[in-house]
Amino acid sequence: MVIRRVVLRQFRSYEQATLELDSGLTLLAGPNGIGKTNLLEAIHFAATGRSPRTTRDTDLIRHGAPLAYVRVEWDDPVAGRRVVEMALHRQHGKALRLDGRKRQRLADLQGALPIVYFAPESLALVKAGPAARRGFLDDLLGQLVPGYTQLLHDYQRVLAQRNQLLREIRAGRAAGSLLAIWDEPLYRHGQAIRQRRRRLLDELAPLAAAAAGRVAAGGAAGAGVLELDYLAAEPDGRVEGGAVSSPEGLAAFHREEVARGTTLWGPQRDDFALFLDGQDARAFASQGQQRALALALTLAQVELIHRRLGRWPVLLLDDVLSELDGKRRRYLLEAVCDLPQVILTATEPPEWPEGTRPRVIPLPLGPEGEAEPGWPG
Ligand SMILES: Nc1ncnc2c1ncn2[C@@H]1O[C@H](COP(=O)(O)OP(=O)(O)OP(=O)(O)O)[C@@H](O)[C@H]1O
Repeated sequence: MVIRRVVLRQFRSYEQATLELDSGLTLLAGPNGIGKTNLLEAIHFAATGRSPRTTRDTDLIRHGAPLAYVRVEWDDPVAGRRVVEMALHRQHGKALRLDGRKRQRLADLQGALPIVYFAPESLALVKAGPAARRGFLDDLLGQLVPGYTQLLHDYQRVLAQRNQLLREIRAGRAAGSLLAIWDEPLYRHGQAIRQRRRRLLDELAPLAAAAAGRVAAGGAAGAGVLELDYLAAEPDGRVEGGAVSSPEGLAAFHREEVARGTTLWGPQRDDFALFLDGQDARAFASQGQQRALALALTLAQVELIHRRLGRWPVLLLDDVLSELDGKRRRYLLEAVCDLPQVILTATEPPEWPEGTRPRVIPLPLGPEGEAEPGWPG
């Protein structure tokens, strides 16, 4: 995949701007606060329907404007030139057009423009809490597996309603017997999510182990033999062990769930462990090793997307070069410089790998006055 053009209207700090891109390495360079991250965020938003850094979509709309608009045009090696357009209205939410056709569901974006986004927060993936690692799996599954985003959405709806009911039962406003109604969909959707996450992790593990080996061999010391293990949390605090193996099995925990007002079973409590030479890297690896593993997971993600979708994702590296020491920085650039497209941000150009011909785009971008086609109105 090669993104050719990004058009912004009222997105974050941009009133209007057009970014023209080429294949290969592109650096968006400029001082802090100039809008480098905003550009990668816009690409992420158009490709996935979400921002990588906020869950509140309206943050993306330029202050004082009623709506934001992003258009990304890219070349797909099979389908040719494609276009995604996202409009985001303060009151009416998001609207999507793909190749000029209005789409009702964001899930229609699945697999269209695969991206991998790597930012300083991604480097903390190993030492961060379980939510970050669940998010890593869910984001990847959302791009790879048709229907996964919808499945997650359905599960979250069931979970929210079940939690609401638990609190009503606790307050004496609902009968405890109603709970069983939610156990079946909770269990069914929850198991489906776990199964997909597990399968993904099984496929990712050898790629991540190989990448970790390369990161180590590339001079970014600290990697050993890497294993990934999905951890399904059980309500009694155990991991695995099958305390709950059917929807009926949830009944044993109803009393405690009512007392605590929250659901104690399910993939919203899961995690995955990274074992480095048999030791849990979440707890035992040095910070340098943890960052090397996060890098390995990202490189594995790029390969997995290629393997599953048959196309290389666009790699977005937001401000990570300054976070890495010289050896890791060199390794990362060498590892990714042959991808069809890598877009980086930094305040200063790095030392580029030999033989590459990166393009540096200085920011701020010049304003661009092209009239928009009549959408979103
Ligand atoms: N909704 C918004 N409306 C207007 N301006 C915004 C909005 N959201 C963010 N900004 C502005 O965007 C700028 C930040 O842009 P961005 O995060 O892309 O900078 P950056 O070049 O990546 O900086 P750094 O190098 O420090 O990471 C800030 O000046 C901020 O005030």
